[in-house]
Amino acid sequence: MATIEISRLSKVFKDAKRKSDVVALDEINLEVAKNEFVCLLGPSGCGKSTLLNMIAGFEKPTSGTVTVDGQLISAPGSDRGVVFQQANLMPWLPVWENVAFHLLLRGGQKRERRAIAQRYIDMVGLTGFENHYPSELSGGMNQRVGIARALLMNPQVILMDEPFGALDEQTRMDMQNELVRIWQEHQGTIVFVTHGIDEALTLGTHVAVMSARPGRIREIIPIDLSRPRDITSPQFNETKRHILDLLRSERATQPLETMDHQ
Ligand SMILES: Nc1ncnc2c1ncn2[C@@H]1O[C@H](COP(=O)(O)OP(=O)(O)OP(=O)(O)O)[C@@H](O)[C@H]1O
Repeated sequence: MATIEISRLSKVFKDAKRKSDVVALDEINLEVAKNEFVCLLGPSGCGKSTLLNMIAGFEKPTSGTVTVDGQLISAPGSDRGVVFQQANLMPWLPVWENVAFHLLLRGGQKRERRAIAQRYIDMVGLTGFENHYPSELSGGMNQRVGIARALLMNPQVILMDEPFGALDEQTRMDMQNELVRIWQEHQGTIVFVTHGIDEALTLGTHVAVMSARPGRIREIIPIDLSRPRDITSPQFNETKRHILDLLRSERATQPLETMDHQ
């Protein structure tokens, strides 16, 4: 059974102020199997974040369903860890307490929380920074804290919305390598939203290319390139060309549109 099953999922945002509706997603079908790393790629505004938010349970579908391990999703849950572009850390808490934040909410003992947090701090390469505060860390390190916090819940699925979008190029590449290492060592199912074709091709077992709004899945491309991925290889660039063609044809044929209120 697929870990994530998305069936005929549509989302229409009502815009009462402008008396128009925005069709963000239109009858999306997507299956993500256990341990797959699926990158959602598509033009700006095509509904990537909306789709991710519905898997997370932050948004409700207008029609259609999302299930994770057979359970219908209608709200956020600890089976799904979410990482955003900004780590959204608590500035008054040191690294280890940010990582262990969910355990605090559950009422765990301090010594136990500290020991569990350490495992995930080590996992994301922040050993030695346990007692630093977020303001004392770089953007990439803060994102590592956010990833450790999501991993600590041991979720079935990790949902990532452009988590490296605000980082400089070198840090982004380091973080991509780190994420692949963590995913390979610890397994897990990841859905990762990105604008970057190189990023999608560097990370994913599959790239789901979405059409311009209203968002649909245009093509799901399995990426059978060996790791670490060589972004200069002919095979990498052949797949990149194919994706570029898909995205270019989207821009040429699909104007941004809204639907008038009935
Ligand atoms: N809460 C909301 N209310 C109204 N419209 C919304 C809301 N959230 C998203 N939209 C609209 O839905 C469409 C899809 O937005 P979404 O953020 O999912 O796209 P995206 O592909 O993630 O965009 P980007 O790549 O630019 O971040 C956009 O037209 C957006 O304006």
